[in-house]
Amino acid sequence: MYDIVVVGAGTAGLSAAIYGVRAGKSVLVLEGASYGGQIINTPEIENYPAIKKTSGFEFATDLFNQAKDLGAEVKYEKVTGIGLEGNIKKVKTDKGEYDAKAVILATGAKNRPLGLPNEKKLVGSGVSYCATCDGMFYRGKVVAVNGGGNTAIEDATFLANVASKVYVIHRRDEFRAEEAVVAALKKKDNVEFVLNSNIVEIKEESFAVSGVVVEDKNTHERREIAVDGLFVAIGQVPDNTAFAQVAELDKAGYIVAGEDCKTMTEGIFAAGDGRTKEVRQLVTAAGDGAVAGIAAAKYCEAF
Ligand SMILES: Cc1cc2nc3c(=O)[nH]c(=O)nc-3n(C[C@H](O)[C@H](O)[C@H](O)COP(=O)(O)OP(=O)(O)OC[C@H]3O[C@@H](n4cnc5c(N)ncnc54)[C@H](O)[C@@H]3O)c2cc1C
Repeated sequence: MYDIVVVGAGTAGLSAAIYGVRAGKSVLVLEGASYGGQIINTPEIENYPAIKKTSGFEFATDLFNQAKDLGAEVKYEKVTGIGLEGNIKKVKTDKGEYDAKAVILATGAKNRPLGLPNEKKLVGSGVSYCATCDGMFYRGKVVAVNGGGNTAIEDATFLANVASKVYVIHRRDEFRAEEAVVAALKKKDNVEFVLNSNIVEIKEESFAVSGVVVEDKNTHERREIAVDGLFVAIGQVPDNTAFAQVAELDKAGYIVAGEDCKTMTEGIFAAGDGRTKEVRQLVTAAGDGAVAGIAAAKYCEAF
């Protein structure tokens, strides 16, 4: 039996593994895709404290090697569910089953894409899902933000301080975002609202975003807006349904857990983007990893 099984080898999971092994515990990390999580394909990271500039690949690889060198075991298996036998956790995967004293769910979340054909290809070349991460690369440029919730409106406000012009493109004529958040955006004089409109095409030139084509939902008229960047903020999609028996999920599918990373089941913790939280960033994922890793190790002592 392992002391701790970590689900997910992203920033939260690998940070949790580091804290678990350094507390003297046996740690198995199970990863369903490739190590590194969401950040692996990001060309530049500039907001992780003490690292001035790095790439997502370098960041994730260093973290992965650090966890492995300290003694964490990593297996590439997708976790499909967790059963309980007394206080033993039976972690089921697509390849087998592992017993653990404690489990840390660090499953992250994926940004909801628009689903346009060239969107994925243009990530890092004009398409972004994170204004706080990539906004600074658009200083003095023209950008569009797609969405109408708090994240989209806050992103647009953030970008209005950096970019020369921000188009806010939203499929409705009103916003889901809180009034105060919308009011703050409306004070900016370099913001133009394109409402009741859907983005139907991303234009590109020399492998970079050059514009978006929007369609008015009422008139079906289409027009092209020239932009250097498109920030898609139409929500995130967590995938935690496999854990609903052992961890409460909120309406959006995030695991309900506070800053102590505890779920409704003793000995099962949730860390990183996959849990209910305000700020989803590398530094908060790593912070969660530390909290969950230490808490899981303490739980093992009392097992
Ligand atoms: C394009 C982009 C750029 C970004 N840039 C920045 C930036 O510059 N700075 C910053 O601070 N943040 C940035 N972020 C946000 C940052 O990447 C996330 O906050 C962070 O990766 C969250 O880490 P995590 O470990 O919680 O989740 P993730 O990174 O999502 O990792 C979760 C891992 O769990 C695995 N997994 C999920 N379910 C299972 C399962 N059932 N079984 C096994 N494995 C499973 C996944 O495959 C994945 O590897 C960016 C995000 C994106 C998308």
